[in-house]
Amino acid sequence: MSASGKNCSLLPSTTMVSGTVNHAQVKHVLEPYLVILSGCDRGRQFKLEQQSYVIGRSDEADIVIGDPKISRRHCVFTVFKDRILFEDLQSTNGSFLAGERIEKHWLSAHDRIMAGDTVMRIDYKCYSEAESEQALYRAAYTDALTGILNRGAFMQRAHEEFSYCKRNNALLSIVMCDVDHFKAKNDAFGHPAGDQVLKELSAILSEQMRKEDLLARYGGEEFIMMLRETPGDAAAGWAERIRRSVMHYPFTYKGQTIPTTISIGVCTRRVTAIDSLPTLIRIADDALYLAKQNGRNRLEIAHFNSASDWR
Ligand SMILES: Nc1nc2c(ncn2[C@@H]2O[C@H](COP(=O)(O)OP(=O)(O)OP(=O)(O)O)[C@@H](O)[C@H]2O)c(=O)[nH]1
Repeated sequence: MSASGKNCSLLPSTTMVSGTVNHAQVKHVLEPYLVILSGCDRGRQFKLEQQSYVIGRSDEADIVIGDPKISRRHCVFTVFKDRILFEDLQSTNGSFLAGERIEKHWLSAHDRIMAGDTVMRIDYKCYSEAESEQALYRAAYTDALTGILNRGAFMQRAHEEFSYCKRNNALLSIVMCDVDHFKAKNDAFGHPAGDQVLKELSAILSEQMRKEDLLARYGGEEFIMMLRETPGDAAAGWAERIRRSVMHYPFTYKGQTIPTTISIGVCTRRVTAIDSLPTLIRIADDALYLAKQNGRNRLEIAHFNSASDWR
């Protein structure tokens, strides 16, 4: 399809985009946001500040969507002064507008693009409106202390990924980690110091993750990670690097150093028709339990009978 609708502006007529505005007006300037309306990333929104944004499910994309039916680099939104051009990047499953597959299209105000199971739209909104929506999103899907995904949001996204791996007989790794003797740290340094350790630990984990992987706070001082299409050896090597980084990281609270280590359980599995996500998580959790039993500050890997199951 050609880039139709070329002359139609996305901006409502009341929008102030140019000229001098005073401070109060700035708050009401409408700016473009990409809003995810359905799919596993439902409720997320991204302010479009650059000139173009590649959407996809890999690290190569500017905006990573967890939907397994989206290609690694699926489509691109190019932002012009008052309108936006959509282009599909020869994605495997295509992009659709009102049920029709599209290649390139100037977006109109209410156009909804469907890619995989994800429906998205460009909305113009002012900062305060976007902020209050973001606050609702954060309350529903993220952990208040660390800002990473909460357990419910993780399970929702992980189920999507798991179904994809099952259909494609693909490799999936679950890594679970837990702070060692955390109760003793709370007792020795105080609860706020313990909170600080959890915040810094989640930041260390986040930094080490690829954009397409998942990280969540699974329980009090327990974190869970899902690594896509990662062979067992690579997942174990990655987890070991994390363990060492944590061991050497100078956790401090109000000038006091809080020596911190973690134990880790890793389970990598080529997902087959008979597997379930709770089973993989249980196996990773059992490996974590073993790491605790075997002395803590260590990694245990769940092994399967056949090497082809985890390589
Ligand atoms: N500061 C802080 N502590 C928390 C939070 N959530 C859970 N905890 C504490 O984490 C501690 C976990 O203690 P345990 O389950 O006994 O485990 P542990 O002391 O880490 O011992 P091992 O896991 O066996 O090494 C409990 O004392 C909880 O109160 C939190 O958000 N902040």
